[in-house]
Parts: sequence; structure tokens; C-alpha cells
Amino acid sequence: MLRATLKKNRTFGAIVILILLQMYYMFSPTLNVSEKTTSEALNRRNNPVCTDNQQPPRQPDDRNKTLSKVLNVTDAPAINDIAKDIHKYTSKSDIKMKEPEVFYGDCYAYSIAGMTKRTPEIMNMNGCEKRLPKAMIRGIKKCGTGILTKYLSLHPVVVIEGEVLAPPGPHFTADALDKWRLRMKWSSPRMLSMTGKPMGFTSGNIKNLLDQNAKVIIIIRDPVVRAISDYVHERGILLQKSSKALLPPFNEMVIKPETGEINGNVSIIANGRYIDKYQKMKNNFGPDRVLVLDGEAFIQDPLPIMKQTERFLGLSPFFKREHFQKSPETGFYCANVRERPHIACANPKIKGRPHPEINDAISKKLYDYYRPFSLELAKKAGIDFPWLFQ
Ligand SMILES: Nc1ncnc2c1ncn2[C@@H]1O[C@H](COP(=O)(O)OS(=O)(=O)O)[C@@H](OP(=O)(O)O)[C@H]1O
Repeated sequence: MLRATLKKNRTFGAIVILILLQMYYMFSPTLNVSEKTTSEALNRRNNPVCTDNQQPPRQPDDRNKTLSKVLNVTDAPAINDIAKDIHKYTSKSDIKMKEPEVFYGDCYAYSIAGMTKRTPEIMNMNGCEKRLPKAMIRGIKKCGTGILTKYLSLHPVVVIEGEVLAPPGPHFTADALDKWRLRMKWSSPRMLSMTGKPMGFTSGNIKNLLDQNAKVIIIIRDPVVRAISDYVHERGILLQKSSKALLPPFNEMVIKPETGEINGNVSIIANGRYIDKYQKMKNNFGPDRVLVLDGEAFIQDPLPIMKQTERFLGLSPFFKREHFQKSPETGFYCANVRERPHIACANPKIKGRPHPEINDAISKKLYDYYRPFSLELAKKAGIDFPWLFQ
């Protein structure tokens, strides 16, 4: 009887213990945490993301490699997408800039950034010196001298200094001439040193001090169009200084109010009497040493004018059709010579600006005024630019 009772209680106790153990496993906190960790890990592996504490790599070259490692994936398109974003974190110095192409002349190196002197050793070896110009462009305002100067400097053997005023004449001392020489660009013996706008050459003894073969180029354009261009230019300068400082209207500037005649004394008009300038150059340098270029034809197509200039200066033929390309935006030509990448289009804010319409009566008066001067020039210089006879 006793034995039977004990056996029954033991079985009951075992059942109770079993139930308690079951309950313990079911509601144990340790089990819950471990499950959560496992599901997070799985989730992360299936959906890789860059978390805040994963620093973006800073070397662009290692970018994809490092990302693959961090994310433990090899899916290239996905990495490339993320790599794009990494630019946001990459400092400028990390991105390797492409070096500009450099082209070497005797005394200068040329790149898109401009021209820089070569090393003293190379300049010395190539015989680079500051030389007096052997050819000059006698600048007449707004006729295209600026562009012609730039285009000439595309030629491999030409170095040309822009607007350098010659020492004041009429009697130039050797010392003054030497100072002028020092303002020229460096050139080797095989190169042609040139300058634009050599003021002060119209009189005096300068020709005797220069190379006896020195040559002068004059580029001219329709004098009425030139006068308007001059007006636009002057108005632009005044507007830059002060918005209030306006020029009087074109008509008022060029017509004498008392007579209604063209006022030949204002510089806007006087600058277009090209014969005066030509005559002085011819007297100084001799007729064979002065070339008059058609600035209107130059705007239409610079190539034939550049070839003509090349021949006059005795340069080797260089200019080609592909060296000049018309800009669709401005309608003007731009230079396109690979070895002189710093020269391209003229600044449209100062060259090729729109001209105002002028009334027909004023236009006729202006052409009538200029005609005798233009015809005289055509005869004396032996030129036949069509617009000279308008
Ligand atoms: N390729 C090209 N691009 C732009 N402009 C060109 C070009 N060729 C000639 N031109 C004409 O040159 C005129 C300016 O002449 P200059 O260079 O002699 O002007 S300046 O006196 O040095 O300010 C300038 O006059 P505006 O049009 O009145 O601005 C142009 O008509």
C-alpha cells in the first residue's frame, strides 16, 4: 500500500518537473535575443546598405574595390551607382585633373592656359632674344587689327606683341628704341618678331633704326561700318565706367548741327580717312613694304587674307581651311589650331557686337563724305575692294 502511494507521487513529481522545464524554455529571454540577432543578420546579408559608421573610401582609384569589401557584394552596377554618390565626399585634390596638352615652340610653350617662357637653358640654346619687330600692323581702330594679330600668332614662326606704343617721335634715340625692343616677345633667329599698333611710326627717323626690310600691314574696312563700330565701342567703355555717362546719339555726334554736314573733326569720322594713314606709312617704309588688307573680306573668310599676309611677310605657307571655323553663335570665325590652343574666338563682349541701325539719309551722307578719300586710296595703294567705291 505504502509502496503504491510513493510510486504515484514520484510519477506526479516527474510530470510537474517536466511541465516546469517546458515553461522555462518557452518563456526564456535568452532564446528570444538569439532569434532576433539571427534574423537581423539574415536581413542584412540579403539587403546590403552602407551604414553611417562605414566611412566612405577617399581614394577614387580604390573606390569600387573598397566598396566591394565593405558591402561583401560583387554586383558592379550597384557599386557604380553608389560610387557616383561618393563624389560628394571626395575632395577636389582627390580627383586627378587631366593635364592640359602642351606644345613647344623655340621660346614659348603653348597650352590652353596661354603661352609661357621655356626654361633659360632651352631659350639660350635656341638663341631666344628680345628683337626689334621686323613687321608691324598699323592698327586702325575697329578694323580687325586685334583679330589679325591673334591669327598671325597662330603661325609657328611668328611672335607678335599686341598694343605696344612706339617711343614718341619724330627723333627716336637708340636708348628709347632699346626700351621698345625690350617690350617685344622673345624670338629665336628663325622667327619673325612683330608688333601691332606701333603708334609714332608715322614720322621721324624710326625707319632708319629698324631693319631695312621692315614691313607694315594696314587692315581697313567699310569706313561707315567702322564709324558705327567705333561709336558702339566708345559707348561700351562709357557704360562700363558709369551707367549715366552716355554718348549722344550717333547722328548728333557725326553731323554738324549748324550746317547738317558730316563733322570730319570728330575721331569717329577722322579714323575712317584711311588715305592719310596709308600715305604716311608709304612715305616712311616705301610702297612695296606696305600691305593694305580688306577687313570686310577678312570677316567673311579669314583664310585668303591670312594667305595673302603670309606671302607678303615671306613666311612659309601654314594657314589652312581647317584653321578657321565659323561660330554658330556669333557668325564670326574662330581660330582652330591644335598647337596654339589658347587662341580661339574673339570675346563677343568687345568684338562683333551688334550695331545700331542708322537712318538712310545719314548713311548716304557718310558714304558721300568718305568716297573721295577711298577712291584716292584705291588708286595710290592699287587696291580694288568693292566697298571702297560705294
Ligand atoms: N573673327 C572675328 N571675330 C570677331 N570680330 C571680328 C572678326 N574678324 C573681324 N572682326 C571685326 O573686328 C572688329 C574689331 O576690330 P579691332 O580688333 O581692330 O578692334 S580694336 O580697335 O582693337 O578694339 C569687330 O568690330 P565690331 O563688329 O564692331 O565689334 C569685328 O567686326
